Amino acid sequence: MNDSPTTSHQSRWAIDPVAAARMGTDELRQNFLIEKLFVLGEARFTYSHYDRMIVGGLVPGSEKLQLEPIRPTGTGSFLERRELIAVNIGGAGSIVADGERFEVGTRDMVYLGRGLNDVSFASDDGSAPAKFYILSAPAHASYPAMLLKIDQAKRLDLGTPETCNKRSIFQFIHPEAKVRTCQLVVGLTTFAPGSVWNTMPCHIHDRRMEAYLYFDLPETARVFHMMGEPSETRHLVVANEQAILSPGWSIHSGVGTASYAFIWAMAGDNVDYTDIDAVALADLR
Ligand SMILES: O=C[C@H](O)[C@@H](O)CC(=O)C(=O)O
Ligand SMILES: [Zn+2]
Repeated sequence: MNDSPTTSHQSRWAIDPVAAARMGTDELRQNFLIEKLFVLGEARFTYSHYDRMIVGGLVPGSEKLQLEPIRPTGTGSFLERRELIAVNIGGAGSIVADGERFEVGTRDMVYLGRGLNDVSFASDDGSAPAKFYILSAPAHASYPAMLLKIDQAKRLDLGTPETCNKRSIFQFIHPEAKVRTCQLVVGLTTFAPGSVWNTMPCHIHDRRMEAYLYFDLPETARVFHMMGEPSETRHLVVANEQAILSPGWSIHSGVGTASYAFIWAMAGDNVDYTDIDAVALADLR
């Protein structure tokens, strides 16, 4: 649905695990996969009813793009009652929020707190546009806007080459970080050469939903993303720059046919990254 000439949204309802288990491929994809986020000159949002997380893509061309409200929030401005994190997966760009300017390089992110009103996104070079991946959740407090560079993130090295899951998790929001958020916990995961499995062994966390954006994957390659309750798994075949929605009851793990990176983001009842329920491989069905 169009909210303005450059802004549009779609809604995704919350699905329970019994209904999801009965779905075929197309229905699973319609509910849990977001196929097209990044379109030049457009802001495209998906309003999810899991924790009311909004997932979107915003690609400014030669002209800047304004952050405009979408119908499902019922508010006069996008951030009236929400917070937002924008991660740049494209060329260099900038964000101006109520007069404060942030230069946003590739893989940098910007936190924007509740109540900011006039927010615009721009690309330094319209022929190598910035691609802002947007995550937004309802917020109960207003925290300061901040630029978060990848080298300021907390790095967690996990996995081994033998199990093809050697990877680095960059946590942008963590207890010692300067940035404060109400609900959002966001980070980026990259792989050692030859490693292709993310989040395996896997986990669930019913108090927080999660969204993944797979990117830096060759156009012909795919990620097989695992979802479903641990006792009832399904998969989604995901292409470059597509996102998935993971309900609290679902595992979220993937294996690539080539190398890739991904951005993970959570919203829900707490911001404790370590509050997860590990799933034993022997319990997966
Ligand atoms: O709850 C945390 C998230 O699922 C991700 O941080 C997992 C991840 O990046 C990985 O293991 O590769
Ligand atoms: Zn998780």
